[in-house]
Amino acid sequence: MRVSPGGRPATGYDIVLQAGVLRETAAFLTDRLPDCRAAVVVTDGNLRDLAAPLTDALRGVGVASALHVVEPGEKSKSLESLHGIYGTLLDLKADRRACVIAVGGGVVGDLAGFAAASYMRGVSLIQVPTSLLAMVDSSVGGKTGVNLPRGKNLVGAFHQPAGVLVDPDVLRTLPDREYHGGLAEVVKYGVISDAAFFGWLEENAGAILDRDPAVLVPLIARCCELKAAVVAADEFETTGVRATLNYGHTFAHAFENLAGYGVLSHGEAVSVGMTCAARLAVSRGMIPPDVLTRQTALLERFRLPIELPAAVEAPPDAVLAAMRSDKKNVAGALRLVLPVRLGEVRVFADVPEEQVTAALTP
Ligand SMILES: NC(=O)c1ccc[n+]([C@@H]2O[C@H](COP(=O)([O-])OP(=O)(O)OC[C@H]3O[C@@H](n4cnc5c(N)ncnc54)[C@H](O)[C@@H]3O)[C@@H](O)[C@H]2O)c1
Ligand SMILES: O=C(O)C(=O)C[C@@H](O)[C@H](O)[C@H](O)COP(=O)(O)O
Ligand SMILES: [Zn+2]
Repeated sequence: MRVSPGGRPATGYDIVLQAGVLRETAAFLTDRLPDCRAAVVVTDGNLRDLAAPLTDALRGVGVASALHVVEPGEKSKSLESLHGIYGTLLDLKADRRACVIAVGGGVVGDLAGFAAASYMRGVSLIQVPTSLLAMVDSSVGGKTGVNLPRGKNLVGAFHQPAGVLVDPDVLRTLPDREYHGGLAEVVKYGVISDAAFFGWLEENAGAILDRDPAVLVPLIARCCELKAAVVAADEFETTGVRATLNYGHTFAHAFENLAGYGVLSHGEAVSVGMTCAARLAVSRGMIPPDVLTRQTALLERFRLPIELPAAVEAPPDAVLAAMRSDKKNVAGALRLVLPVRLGEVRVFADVPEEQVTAALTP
């Protein structure tokens, strides 16, 4: 599958979705980046054994390499972790032809991606996603970055990878909670752009929960196709098309920040955020209640929360304050992505803040 950001085939890249492709990473690098002589493999502590053999394989094809391991979890998406990666790149004497290879979930992908975007003003990046969320969403499309204490993803860059290698076999070891979190972004694609896919998810929910490869591979492929189409239409989120991928996220990022990074997974926060967004759309008469009911039923089937856990303190004023630092906002006014029917969302800039806070609870 090919991604052509901004509709420019010349700067496009492949998503290779194939069992075992993780072991082909070094060969992929030499094929796509023949001038590269140094590569840093970034991963987290849970994935060290999966990522480590890659450094030997790279040396085997004449590429100097180092393994850089960060602590697992959202707290690693920080400026401090970024400095660590720069240090490893410098120790390796990496020049501008170097490559950063992200082997991990969305945290590693976003962090390593931003290191690649910024080191020496930009070196190559290969994404090797290992969580479901990273396979269906974060590894594709070039959004990279880190969190600040005051908000999610507030520092970053658009930096497209040279390729994305998706090996569905590695999902065998992904913990259930993380697998379910990835399904939140999967449900998102159905609601924002593909009602038929949403229906397919409903019909195949049992097999999806069982991680049956017969459904998992087409599921990942469809999500990547849908994301690639959005990125082709609006690479830099300027026309409103790419903002559709942010459905539920204005709420979700506020929840993640208020709970403390890592308390809620991103997928869990997106699940609660999409519930608030759909509830808001119902309250404004934009969609029939049935859309909210179906979305809620599917999220619950996928073992996802539709309300914040009681332990998370998120008073309405604090949620609004956190939502005000969302990057979609213009001149201080919230811009929210809301459904207008199952399979279509639009961006709204005219939602009164009282309606937003009312949607936080059923
Ligand atoms: N750039 C984008 O477009 C984009 C899109 C969506 C989400 N994100 C970001 O992605 C992050 C969330 O990503 P995530 O849910 O993958 O979280 P994550 O990267 O923290 O991974 C979740 C956990 O699963 C473990 N793990 C990953 N793959 C594994 C495997 N195969 N086997 C065993 N354990 C494995 C990790 O070690 C980690 O503990 C958030 O920071 C979010 O903001 C970015
Ligand atoms: O790729 C995009 O565009 C997305 O919005 C995908 C989201 O799932 C993802 O969580 C993204 O990181 C959010 O971006 P942000 O611009 O709101 O930080
Ligand atoms: Zn997301």
